[in-house]
Amino acid sequence: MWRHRNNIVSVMNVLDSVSVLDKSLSIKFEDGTSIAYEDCWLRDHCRCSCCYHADTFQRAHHLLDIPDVTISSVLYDKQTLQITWSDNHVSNYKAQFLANFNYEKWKNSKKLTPIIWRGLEIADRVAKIHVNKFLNSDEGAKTVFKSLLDYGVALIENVDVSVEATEKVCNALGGVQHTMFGGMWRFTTVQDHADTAYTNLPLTVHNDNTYFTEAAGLQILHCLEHTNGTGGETLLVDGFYGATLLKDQHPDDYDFLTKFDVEAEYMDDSHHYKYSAPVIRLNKMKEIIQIRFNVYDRSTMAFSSREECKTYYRSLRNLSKYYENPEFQWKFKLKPGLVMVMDNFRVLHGRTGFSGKRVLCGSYVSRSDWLNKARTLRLIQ
Ligand SMILES: C[N+](C)(C)CCCC[C@H](N)C(=O)O
Ligand SMILES: O=C(O)CCC(=O)C(=O)O
Repeated sequence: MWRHRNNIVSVMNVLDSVSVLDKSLSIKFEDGTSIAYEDCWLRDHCRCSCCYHADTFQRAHHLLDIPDVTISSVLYDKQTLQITWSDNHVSNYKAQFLANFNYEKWKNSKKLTPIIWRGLEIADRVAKIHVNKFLNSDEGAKTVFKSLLDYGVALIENVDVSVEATEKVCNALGGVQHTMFGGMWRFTTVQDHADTAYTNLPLTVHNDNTYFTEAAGLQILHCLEHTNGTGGETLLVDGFYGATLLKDQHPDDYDFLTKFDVEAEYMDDSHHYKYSAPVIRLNKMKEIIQIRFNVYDRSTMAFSSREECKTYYRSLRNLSKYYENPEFQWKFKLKPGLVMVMDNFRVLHGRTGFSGKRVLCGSYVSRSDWLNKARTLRLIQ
């Protein structure tokens, strides 16, 4: 038993009893939970210096080297368990370690819990934080990454109006991800790449990189200048919200978009990226984990039947109607000094058409890299 500062008593994961069973062992903890462990799992998780490189958190043995042994005897107290194996090897385990492997607790510890949002309501909920607090304090970093985990959007203010200052923010978010567009981009209406982003045309809301095997995790945009013109407003919509509405109101279309591989591509004179994947990606618990929606970058596809072709168009159009609904979109103007960060696996972004000189900079950050940051801040496991 141990006490928090505010005197709340918490029960540490404390061993109550241990039973050796056939090729397994069962532990009952004082909080009432019981967990069964297979012998091979226990031996595979021996943390002695022969079995485990503590300095690299890596096992020392191959899977094929886990011996086919049985438990000869056990010794335990409230905090530790010692196993002597039939080959006389001795393994020690801490209760706190073993208690993590109750399956439901372990499975739920991985869950992300996005908060669905609709249109302008998000404006008052996303993090808006001074760049110095974001860069120089754990509290500031946690605020930004929690906003990204909850809503898929965060705003960082008072950033010097330069590519260099924006790059510092991108690196603090996980690191600049390089693609055929480069690392840190600075783009205007000069057609540096074969993409309408490099024009003044309106761009309906979309996810980037549907043609990559893995889309960028974050997209970061900083408007450095917009002079002698109008328009160029940013549009954001919660891709999870639209998908949820489609599931409720057009379940067959939802089902189709979670299974059918939509092909997308990017082409220019020296690149041809192509990838096929469902627009709505689910995990094994049937939870939405990614939206890959981009009306512009779709490849020309053949279909197995007229029915499949008609379903493709009907389901994409029905999903798009949610994303195009102004009530579900957050529309705002990016101004110099304000850096917008969004989760490209979830939030669709776009812009209204514009006139004048408009200069944006920013970068992508891979999902692995930004979730790594969130994990080291202990916001996720
Ligand atoms: C690199 N920068 C963000 C400026 C433009 C990227 C264009 C992305 C492409 N239309 C897509 O949706 O993937
Ligand atoms: O110009 C903008 O505001 C956004 C451009 C865009 O959608 C993109 O670069 O993916």
